[in-house]
Amino acid sequence: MLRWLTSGESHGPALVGIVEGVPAGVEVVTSDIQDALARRRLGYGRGARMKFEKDEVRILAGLRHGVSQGGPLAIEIGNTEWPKWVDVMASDPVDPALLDRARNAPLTRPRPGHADLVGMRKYAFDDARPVLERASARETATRVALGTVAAKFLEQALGVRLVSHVTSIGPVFAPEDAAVPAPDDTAYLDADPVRCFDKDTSDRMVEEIDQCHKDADTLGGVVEVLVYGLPSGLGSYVHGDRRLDAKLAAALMGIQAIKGVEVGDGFRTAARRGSQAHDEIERDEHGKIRRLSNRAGGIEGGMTNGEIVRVRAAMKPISTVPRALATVDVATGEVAKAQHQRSDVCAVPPAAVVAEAMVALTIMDVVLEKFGGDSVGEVRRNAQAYVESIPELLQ
Ligand SMILES: Cc1cc2nc3c(=O)[nH]c(=O)nc-3n(C[C@H](O)[C@H](O)[C@H](O)COP(=O)(O)O)c2cc1C
Ligand SMILES: C=C(O[C@@H]1CC(C(=O)O)=C[C@@H](OP(=O)(O)O)[C@H]1O)C(=O)O
Repeated sequence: MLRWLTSGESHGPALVGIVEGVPAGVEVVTSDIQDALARRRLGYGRGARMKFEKDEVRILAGLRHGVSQGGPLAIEIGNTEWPKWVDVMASDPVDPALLDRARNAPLTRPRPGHADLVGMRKYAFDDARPVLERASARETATRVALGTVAAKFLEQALGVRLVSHVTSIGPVFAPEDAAVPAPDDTAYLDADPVRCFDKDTSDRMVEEIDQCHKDADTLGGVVEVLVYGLPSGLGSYVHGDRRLDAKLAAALMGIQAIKGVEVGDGFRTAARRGSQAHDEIERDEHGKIRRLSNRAGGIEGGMTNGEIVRVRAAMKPISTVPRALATVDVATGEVAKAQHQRSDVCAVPPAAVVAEAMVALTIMDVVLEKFGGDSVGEVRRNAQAYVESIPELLQ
């Protein structure tokens, strides 16, 4: 079983992630995590903070000489914004005279769409500061760090690789028949301003972000993650909470601002007739079973079916809208405009990288559930033995 937790505030000294259940023998080094975090910072439409803040990675535990040892991995990501927030976000009590008045001013004009209002009610705060500090998607840096460990494990144990891309931003959609990226296309996608695999769509997405920026507004969109090389039989149909599609949906919905998840053709399949919805089975020239299509997105009965796993997540537009939305000042009861200092116009490209990390962690969990193993070698042997044990006519 894989367990993981993140801790940390958006403007605190650091974020910390812990992952437990990683077998011994996974090769991963600090620069792998730094590279993944750099990919999460990419994307046209992100706000000022992405330009000046750096992710300072320190692996605190679980690795020795670049190899996992079987114990929990602890990864720290330092916030270089911290010096500005030392007093406002101090863990210990601070002399009020030392506090920067402006920076520490209570935030009482909750933003529609963010966690501010309900967080204040729920945790009994008269200031939205503590709510937004933890609700912020700054936390997704930790998920990407932990997801890097999962992706390394999957590649080294099973040759499984992932890729993520953006299929729509606001009203701009990649064509339904656009080419689908493979893991080797990751460098291309990292270089594209909006992580889109279709050049013409990418250009139109950039125009849409520019226009939205001019209009002092924000955008959402849809990301897709593809997992290549999975054996069939991960996850299970025997109970709802063991279904891989359910686990993937929960993992993706757990990302800030994700409001919908689609497995394979998802909602589009609901509009089709059965004859056009499923993936017919045939034998290839070597006598092996293959599918004529992959509308199911590689999952049937809550289990991988041996095809490419394909999941999408829909992100709502950023809730800190520059053309601030109507709210109420909860300190005075007066009608007000929602608090706004700075924000991303569009964070769909980084959300794709975060989704990739969440899918990697989820797939690692079901791989360990099926194959067990305390070392990478043991997982690999168990997986091979399982694949070889499948009767020829079922292969
Ligand atoms: C990568 C990423 C970056 C984000 N950047 C911002 C931002 O700059 N400003 C903002 O208001 N929301 C941003 N969000 C969205 C908020 O975190 C999100 O709307 C908030 O947590 C409430 O979402 P929820 O209703 O899904 O919980 C971002 C989300 C992600 C995934
Ligand atoms: C810092 C990150 O994202 C932040 C996520 C976020 C939010 O409300 O979710 C709001 C913004 O922070 P701030 O309000 O301080 O400008 C983003 O920059 C990051 O992704 O590393």
